[in-house]
Amino acid sequence: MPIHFPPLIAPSVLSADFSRMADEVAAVERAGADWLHLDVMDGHFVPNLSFGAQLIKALRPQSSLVFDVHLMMAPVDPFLEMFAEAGADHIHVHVEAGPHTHRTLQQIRALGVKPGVAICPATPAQALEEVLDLVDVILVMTVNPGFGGQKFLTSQLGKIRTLRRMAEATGRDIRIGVDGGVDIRTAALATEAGADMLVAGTSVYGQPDYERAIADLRGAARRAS
Ligand SMILES: O=C(CO)[C@@H](O)[C@H](O)COP(=O)(O)O
Ligand SMILES: [Fe+2]
Repeated sequence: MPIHFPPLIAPSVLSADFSRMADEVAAVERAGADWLHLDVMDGHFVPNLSFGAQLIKALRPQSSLVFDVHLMMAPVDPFLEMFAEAGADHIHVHVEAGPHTHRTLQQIRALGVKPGVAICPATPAQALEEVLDLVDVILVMTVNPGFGGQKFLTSQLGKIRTLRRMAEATGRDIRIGVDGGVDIRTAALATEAGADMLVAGTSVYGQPDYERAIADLRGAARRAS
């Protein structure tokens, strides 16, 4: 399966104004976002707390964007149903969050949600080898998860390339998303390496004009040569 171009842009509401969340979601939808990225942090798997399924459930009727839910939680299995019921279209779980990623991904599919697997900077691409047949999206963390506004780790570009090759070898249509520190410069690097979905928190919600910010990210992305 070839890489999709241009990459999808998924603004992360972690950088939105939490006091006006429904308006912030509507604003990126009007501005041309493809997906909406929702970061759930448990204060255990990552050293920060964000929000849970209740917020996602409240936002669901307000938006027709694809809800791309990134669960930074361990354990995560007891909560999958809750996020599916809240309206997640995709659920990403971390390969580092427990020993049974295979079962977790099967459970997500059985709930009628698209499964994604997220991978931290310290974890090699090969850790995903045995679960690639179960996922629709791979989420490559280009920062250590837990916070928005961090610097993109260019050390992860080789992993994006390796995962693109591994994904293509399956013959399945697997998106490769990049999450953390994506801006106009790093969007180009990530896309050249094989990403076709870009999560963008600060580089959308931190800008005065969301439409311009999303168009600029899309424009900055370059096709792999
Ligand atoms: O999952 C995470 C952080 O753990 C991300 O989704 C961030 O929300 C991205 O924020 P920026 O790095 O784009 O500001
Ligand atoms: Fe995320």
